[in-house]
Amino acid sequence: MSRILEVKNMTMDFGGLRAVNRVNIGMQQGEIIALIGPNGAGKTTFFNCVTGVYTPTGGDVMICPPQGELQSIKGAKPSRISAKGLARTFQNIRLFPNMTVLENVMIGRHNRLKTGIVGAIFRPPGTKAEEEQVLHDSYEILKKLNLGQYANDLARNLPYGAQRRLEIARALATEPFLLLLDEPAAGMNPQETKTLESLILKIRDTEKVSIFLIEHDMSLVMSLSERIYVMDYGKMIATGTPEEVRNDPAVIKAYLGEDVSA
Ligand SMILES: Nc1ncnc2c1ncn2[C@@H]1O[C@H](COP(=O)(O)OP(=O)(O)OP(=O)(O)O)[C@@H](O)[C@H]1O
Repeated sequence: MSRILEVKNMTMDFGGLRAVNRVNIGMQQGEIIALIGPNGAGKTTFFNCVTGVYTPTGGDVMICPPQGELQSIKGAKPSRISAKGLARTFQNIRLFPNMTVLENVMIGRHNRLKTGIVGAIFRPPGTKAEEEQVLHDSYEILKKLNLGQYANDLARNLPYGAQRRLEIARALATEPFLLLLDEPAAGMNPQETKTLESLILKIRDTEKVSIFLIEHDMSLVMSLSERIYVMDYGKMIATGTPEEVRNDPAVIKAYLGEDVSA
């Protein structure tokens, strides 16, 4: 297995608040890992620093795409990072509600197009073929996420769990090697969470995409993750297998707010 992500001593300060404090996280190709921690621990800020929403105030973010070379992406724009093969979803659903389900995925696919704005206006011969390919690929992605029957519905009319799956479909349309999911099960009912769980496994196994998730649903985290990182107040307080993390006194203390190991 090869290393695809290496975050070294990442620090993020907001004025006097250190939201992420010298965090180190590494990831191998094909892994499913999770970042957990109480509210305000710094998890989303960490994702924002990896995906270019913020430039970390300290440390570095290195990636090594499966067919690429080791490189730093610290300070790169989100669109550039996405083009390099890192895709993400957000804690709050960010779909285009008045566009169809298929159009939402086509937008995700857009950054794989060779034709730029000039092509879109003057429509040289290759443009039409490329557009048809985008349409075809987007529909295939929808089918993989069990969303084919909704293709022509407006995104806002989808059931909640399907909207969350659509966010994942749009992220997958960019052909990532690493997918970062920020609380994908938030607001889902148990049945939707179960569907999500098998979907995440399917994406990893059939699409060969590595998965990094932030999640509060502990049963989902424990059953999916090969390794878990635990943050509290910006610091990494534990790392290990689900079994190791579950029994770690520092983790129990962070969640319960008291020292149960005493
Ligand atoms: N843009 C910002 N400006 C100032 N402070 C921020 C900013 N973004 C996050 N913070 C602060 O950084 C800390 C970490 O927040 P973050 O959202 O990363 O936590 P989290 O672990 O994702 O929490 P949750 O599980 O509730 O989503 C919090 O104290 C938060 O208020």
